[in-house]
Amino acid sequence: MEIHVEITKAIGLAFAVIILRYVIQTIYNVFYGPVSNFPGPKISLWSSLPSFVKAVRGQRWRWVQLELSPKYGKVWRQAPNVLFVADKHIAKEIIINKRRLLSPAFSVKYIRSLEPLIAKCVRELTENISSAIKENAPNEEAVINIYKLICHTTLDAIGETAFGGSFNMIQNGNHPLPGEVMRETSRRIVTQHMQLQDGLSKEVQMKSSNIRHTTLLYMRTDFEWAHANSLISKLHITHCCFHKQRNLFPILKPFAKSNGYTYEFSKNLIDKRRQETGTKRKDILQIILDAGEKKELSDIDIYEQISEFIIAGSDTTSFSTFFTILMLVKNPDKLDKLMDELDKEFYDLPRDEIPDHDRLKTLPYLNAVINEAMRLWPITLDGGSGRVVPEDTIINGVFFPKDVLIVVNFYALHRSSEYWGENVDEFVPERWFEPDVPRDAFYPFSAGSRNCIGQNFAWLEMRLIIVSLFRRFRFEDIPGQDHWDIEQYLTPSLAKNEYNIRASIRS
Ligand code: HEM
Repeated sequence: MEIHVEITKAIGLAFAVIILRYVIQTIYNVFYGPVSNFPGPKISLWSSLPSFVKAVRGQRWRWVQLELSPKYGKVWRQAPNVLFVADKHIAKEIIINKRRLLSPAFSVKYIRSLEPLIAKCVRELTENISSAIKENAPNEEAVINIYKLICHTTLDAIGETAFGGSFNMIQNGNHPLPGEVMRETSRRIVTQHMQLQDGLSKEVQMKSSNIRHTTLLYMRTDFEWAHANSLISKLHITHCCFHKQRNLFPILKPFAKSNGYTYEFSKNLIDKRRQETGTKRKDILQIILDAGEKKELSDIDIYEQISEFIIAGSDTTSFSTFFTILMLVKNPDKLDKLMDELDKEFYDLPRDEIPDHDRLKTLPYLNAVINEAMRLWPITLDGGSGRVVPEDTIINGVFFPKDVLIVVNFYALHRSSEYWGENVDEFVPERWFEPDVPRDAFYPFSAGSRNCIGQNFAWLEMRLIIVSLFRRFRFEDIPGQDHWDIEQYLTPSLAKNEYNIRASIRS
């Protein structure tokens, strides 16, 4: 009995100490915290809970971009150790400062060899729309969910190039793998935020702000634990705190569940490819396997790389492609200009044929259209990942205390009227022909050592999709749909997974 009393007292004391420490830390943060001198919501002085809660719901971007950023300006406090900046001089200094194992797989030269694989997926997309129109006869048009079709095409393209074969999303409408991988993204965001903003330790914060994959060990279980050390050193994964944390916060257990499907799928794929004899398929999977042999990557390293492509390479490309199409159908005068350019360039090519990417790269209006869509709708709607300043630093007259996480707010930079002029919120591809277009306030793929390694791949895919669609079909917007209903976990997506447009064959 007495032992019980003693244990209860000890637990009570431990709780009291934790609460006291929290209160003291909070009071310190409010008055003397490193970011207390910056503007921002009051609660951000002592808690990152609002940011965390909104991130878990996929709505952080809305809160950041539509409420806080317009209110607090170019540099503001988002959490006790997080600053958001939308100043082009600071942005440059922060993000442009090791290329990874896979960089060669994404060189322009190599990406060109993937063109036939991606073109195959684009052809399936156009055939699918064409069939929908035919099935709707005698009407000469059909209403299609363009958003979903584009998402399926980009997933199929990742399947073709990184997973040894298309997921056949366009044909069948589903495949278990992308769904499983996507489900993990919401688990990742939970842990990422805990790590970055609730400050487990300085070491974790410092490392996690400079790398991705921080949540790997948390997301999955014993298998990874066994491989933890090799992963930490090879892929720069922070450390294993999430195993401990999962016990501390049992409420987060549902987020940690993983049925192992994605790993099993990839493992079989890798084994099968390794056993193949003769000429191997030329794709990203093979490049990773070859690189793995040279650098002694384990199967789980390889698995992690290819599944990253589903997350990093499909929703991102589909979001940007969808918004390019949407901006065009909502601005028919710009669409006409693009059609003109395409018709002149490809007057001798049948409309159902996909042009060579080399020719698409040189089309000025096409490229301006895509840039302009990515300016208005960057995929890092909620700011993306940040960088920690290791020392007290002054940039463009602003003092940044050391160890604070600085997030470059690309959305706010891209929509700053100071840099882009009064028509900043309008879709104006022509601005890309102005000599003073502020390219230093434009970072659709981020910049510096942590920028997007897939940007050549993405450009190729976006150009092929957009050109093939607009050469073959006439699209019309169906007003009354809300394209602002966006969720962002790691990457953004339309919450309803739907945006319909009217499609007919061009005469
Ligand atoms: C239009 C499409 C795309 C856009 C706008 C885009 C944008 C970005 C951005 C902004 C980042 C940096 C994220 C951050 O700092 O938080 C990034 C990273 C990354 N992207 Fe993309 N991306 C696109 C397509 C792709 C594709 C198609 C792939 C692969 C096939 C890919 C692979 C990656 C990878 C692996 C990283 C992490 C790089 C690293 O950590 O070193 N991306 N992307």
